[in-house]
Amino acid sequence: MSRTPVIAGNWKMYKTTAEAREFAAAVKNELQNVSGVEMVVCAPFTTLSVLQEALAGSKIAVGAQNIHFAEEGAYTGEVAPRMLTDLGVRYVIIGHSERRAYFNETNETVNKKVQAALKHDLVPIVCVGEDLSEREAGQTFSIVETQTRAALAGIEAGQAAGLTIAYEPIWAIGTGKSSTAADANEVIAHIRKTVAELYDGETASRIRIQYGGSVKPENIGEYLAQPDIDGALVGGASLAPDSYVGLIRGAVK
Ligand SMILES: O=C(CO)COP(=O)(O)O
Repeated sequence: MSRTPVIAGNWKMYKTTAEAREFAAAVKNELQNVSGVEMVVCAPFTTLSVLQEALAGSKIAVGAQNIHFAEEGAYTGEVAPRMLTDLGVRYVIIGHSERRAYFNETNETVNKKVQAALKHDLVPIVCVGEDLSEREAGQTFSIVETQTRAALAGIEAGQAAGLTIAYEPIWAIGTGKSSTAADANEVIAHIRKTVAELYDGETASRIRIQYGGSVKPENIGEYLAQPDIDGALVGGASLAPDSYVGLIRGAVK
């Protein structure tokens, strides 16, 4: 089965509303005729509505970088799924390693967030990946497998098939040290095998699994040439309009 690649920018904690508007104006026309790839920008909460408006009529979808799992409630500082769908947001990153490391996200909260996102028809981009010491200890496969199984607990096959997993080795994030395309493919194939064990071959062949970690316009083609890599989750290189356009062009080559 052929899977349409998803290229998602993760802006992290960058850009004001004016900067987001500028970005949208710069990329919108450039990418109007692109086909064969899904384009996403995951932006800070404060810029989502501006981006949604500025990208209207384009093929670029807007995503958030986190959600709370409750419907609503006394959770100061948090944002509920319904508040995102209200804006027309389609995607949401869940369990990014920075959230696991700095904001106490666990495999359990990641699972609750995935369930909440799916309930509201948001497409989760679920992040998994090992740190350097785990890699050196030969635990990469077991870490990503545990994270994948936990994230998907209680999710039905039909819903699992529609979500996106991002394999992001922590040692490759923002370091300039990217995993080789062959290594990333091997880990991603293992994640796909885990999905096949949890569900069936059909679900495993439909689910999209991205690579993330120091992806740039110059190297994105190598990753997408691999059989199991279905796109990229990109931090730094998704911020400048030229670079974002370069990532998309590199992906459709
Ligand atoms: O964390 C990442 C995307 O979610 C990767 O960041 P960089 O592309 O800046 O390495």
